Amino acid sequence: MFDMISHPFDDDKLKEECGIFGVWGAEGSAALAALGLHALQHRGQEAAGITSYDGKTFHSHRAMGHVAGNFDRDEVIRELPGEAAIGHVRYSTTGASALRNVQPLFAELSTGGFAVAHNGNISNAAHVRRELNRRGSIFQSTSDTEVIIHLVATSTYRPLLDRVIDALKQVEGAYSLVMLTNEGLIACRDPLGIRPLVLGRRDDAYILASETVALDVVGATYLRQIEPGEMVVINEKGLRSLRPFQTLRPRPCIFEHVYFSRPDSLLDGLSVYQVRKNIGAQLAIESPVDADVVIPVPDSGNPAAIGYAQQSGLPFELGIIRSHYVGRTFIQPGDAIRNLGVKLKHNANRPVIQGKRIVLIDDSIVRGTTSVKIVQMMREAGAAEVHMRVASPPTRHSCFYGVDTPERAKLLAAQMDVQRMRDYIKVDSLAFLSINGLYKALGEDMRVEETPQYCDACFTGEYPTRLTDYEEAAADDQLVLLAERAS
Ligand SMILES: O=P(O)(O)OC[C@H]1O[C@H](OP(=O)(O)OP(=O)(O)O)[C@H](O)[C@@H]1O
Ligand SMILES: NC(=O)CC[C@H](N)C(=O)O
Ligand code: SF4
Ligand SMILES: [Mg+2]
Repeated sequence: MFDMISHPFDDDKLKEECGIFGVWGAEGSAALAALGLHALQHRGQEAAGITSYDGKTFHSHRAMGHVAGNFDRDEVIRELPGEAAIGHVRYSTTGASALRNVQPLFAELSTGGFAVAHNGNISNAAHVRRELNRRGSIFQSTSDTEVIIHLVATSTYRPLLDRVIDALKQVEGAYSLVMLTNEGLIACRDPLGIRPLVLGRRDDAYILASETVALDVVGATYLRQIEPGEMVVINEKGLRSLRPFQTLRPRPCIFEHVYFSRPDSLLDGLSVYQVRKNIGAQLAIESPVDADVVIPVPDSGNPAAIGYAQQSGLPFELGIIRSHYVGRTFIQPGDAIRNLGVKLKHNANRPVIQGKRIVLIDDSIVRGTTSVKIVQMMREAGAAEVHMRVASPPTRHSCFYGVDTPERAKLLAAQMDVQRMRDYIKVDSLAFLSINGLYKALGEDMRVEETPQYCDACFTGEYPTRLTDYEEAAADDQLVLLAERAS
């Protein structure tokens, strides 16, 4: 059966985003890409792919599943020769989780081979696709990313770089991209820089990656981030930086700091780990509790809990142990499996909990599945009181920029106020970090209301770009509703 073009809003799975990696000028580029992608595995666990270029021919291997298991065999790496490669780990946001949507996507264009790996989500992809279809484009996938290839293919400009720029000027939303072509490795961040992308150096090679942790793993030195709206072209002549888009005030995703990025990465020059500790400290200032012990909900709650404990002076204990053999619960499809997943994943460390008044720290509450289970587990382990402190503001809105949040109706904080959430999760008290507290933890004085420094739409509902597909779908629904009422 063919998969439908899905939209983040239609989907009840909450997935994360993607990781991208690029290398130019290194022997064994595919092996480096495999290592880099392995370090980015937390960003996408549905599928992985690598495309290499040996100066004449492009070679691709794409598969469903993890990097290890697909790219840990010599015979696979041997079939990806060349000194240049790009790679991708995927959580789908538009288009089903199926092999034909696995990236890098590749096409033979009039200019030569063109491979692209994308982190983000194009918020007018369906609109652009309809237009391209009308003009005769034949799509091979249902992924939003493919519109970029068709826009490059059908551009009226001749030079490849101009075609790419022309294509990107027609898309809206979030895109960090690495593109492998016969003219070099092209990388780019959307004008708002919603998704991250960093540049590194390893001997004579240039490396691009979603996060600095991938540079560490391949032994590269971090040079700098690719700036919002910047495009770099890397080839035998070296690295050239271009600013092809209208300059806008950057709006990087604030949730990268809260949850997505690995704590050992640097984001915009800031240590993710340190920011998460600052968040915890800020939370302790805003919402102190009279309790005996601070317990993180591992893994993502750990740094914030350390910050909370240090600020409050309460002891920090590992009261919940996380199995290393279960992936992120976000990704499990279907509520029944997801519920089981939470149980499999966490277990109470009873001696630390029994008879204690505990403060649980988690980074976020999305559906509430994790919190409900964990609190029940803490009570069963004999906790005297269970207080919960959340290291982000309530998640009330869906993301359209590369994070596959569930429809709004499934976001706990979209349905209930904090008081009702407290009763639902069955905690003695519940508090969330304030939005200004989050900005403070990032080193800002406060959120600048007229021109916010970050994208924080999942907390505030203020989306920094147009959402053409969403608006058109909503208008269609409205028409159907009106027609139904009229009939
Ligand atoms: O309210 P929910 O819908 O349950 O989602 C929120 C939970 O999901 C995430 O953790 P996850 O288990 O995905 O990954 P982690 O191990 O990296 O913390 C997040 O850190 C919360 O713990
Ligand atoms: N999460 C992402 O960044 C996904 C990239 C792209 N939108 C896809 O669905 O493949
Ligand atoms: S809506 Fe939230 S998760 Fe999505 S890009 Fe903005 S801050 Fe990040
Ligand atoms: Mg978690």
